[in-house]
Amino acid sequence: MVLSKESVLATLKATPVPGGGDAVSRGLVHALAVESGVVRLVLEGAPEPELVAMRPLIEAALRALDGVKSLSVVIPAAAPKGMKIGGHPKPQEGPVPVAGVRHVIAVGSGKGGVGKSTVSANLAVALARAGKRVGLLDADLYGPSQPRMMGTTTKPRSSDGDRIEPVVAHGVVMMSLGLMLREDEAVIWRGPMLMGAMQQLLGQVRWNAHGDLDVLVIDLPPGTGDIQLSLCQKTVLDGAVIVSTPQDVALLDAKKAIDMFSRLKVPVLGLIENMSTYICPNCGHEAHLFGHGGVQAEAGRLGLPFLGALPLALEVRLAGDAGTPVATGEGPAAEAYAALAAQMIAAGVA
Ligand SMILES: Nc1ncnc2c1ncn2[C@@H]1O[C@H](COP(=O)(O)OP(=O)(O)OP(=O)(O)O)[C@@H](O)[C@H]1O
Repeated sequence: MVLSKESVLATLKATPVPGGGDAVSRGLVHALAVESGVVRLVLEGAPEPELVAMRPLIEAALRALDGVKSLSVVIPAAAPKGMKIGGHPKPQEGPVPVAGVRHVIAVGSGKGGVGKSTVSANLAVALARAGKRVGLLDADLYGPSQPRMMGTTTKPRSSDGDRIEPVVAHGVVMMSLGLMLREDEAVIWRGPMLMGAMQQLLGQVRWNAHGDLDVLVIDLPPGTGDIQLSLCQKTVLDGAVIVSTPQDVALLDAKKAIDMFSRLKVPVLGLIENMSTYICPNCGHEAHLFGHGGVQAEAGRLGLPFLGALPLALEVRLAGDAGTPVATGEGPAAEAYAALAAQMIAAGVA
């Protein structure tokens, strides 16, 4: 039989699943796509343990079909039972502290892709390695990348439908909207919904579930939008660190982010130069692909602390993709993060 949607559905119908019947007749198969030997589907509509139990049976039956080159059977993550994330924000007077957290640091950037999420994850891990109790909030609601960087897909739970239990990865207590969404699910929210979600992620997550936190690192989205505004106006922050590459265009945008934080009366704790020096792993030659020293010079001009330069290194990218931040290991990049963490601790903000 030629591989097609019909042949996949026929196979699924002939595959009995836990809980009785088959997945198609029970209406559990969604978003089925069959294209050039690639079969994708989403299993949804039964209790999660049942879906998890039936997935291997379904995978085995489909793999046995002629022409199947790759297969993806996704069980979507869900918000904790009885809880909806991303409603309109509740009225709140002035900025409030995050319960059970001593210091809150936002990590921002003007431009996307400069390594803000990488820096947030590694800084959190380095602070934890330095003995601090650390939380990491992925506030990049449109493009949450911390589940991948921190290597977790554990779903946050709620025992009472009100408080959300964070997850723990590499010794860091963390929370990301990405843990509650399907991997390919887009967040299509307007400003108020984003603000409501931020309020929930800060106020409803039990950040001190494993003891009070010394510091909560918040990975912001790039730019100067609703999420940043909402965070700065509603939460007591110790300050923000700005990540930039040495490139002029990134620096220009970084200055806008700095301007936003100053106008919102959030202290800028300093600037970090990411993707600084590149050392060729083969010959040891040092190159500066995005320029060098630009961020330090800019920090000097603005009268802000320069917190350090982080190397551009393949291991940083590979470690991020593998879900084990480079700061968990040894070597120059891990050392650079340890130095950054030590500096933040010495400055009394972590
Ligand atoms: N110092 C580095 N060396 C090598 N690769 C890096 C470095 N920093 C970041 N990267 C890689 O660059 C890419 C972008 O990094 P990251 O996602 O952290 O940026 P971002 O500023 O958070 O992006 P976004 O705007 O999407 O939120 C990732 O693939 C990451 O692994």
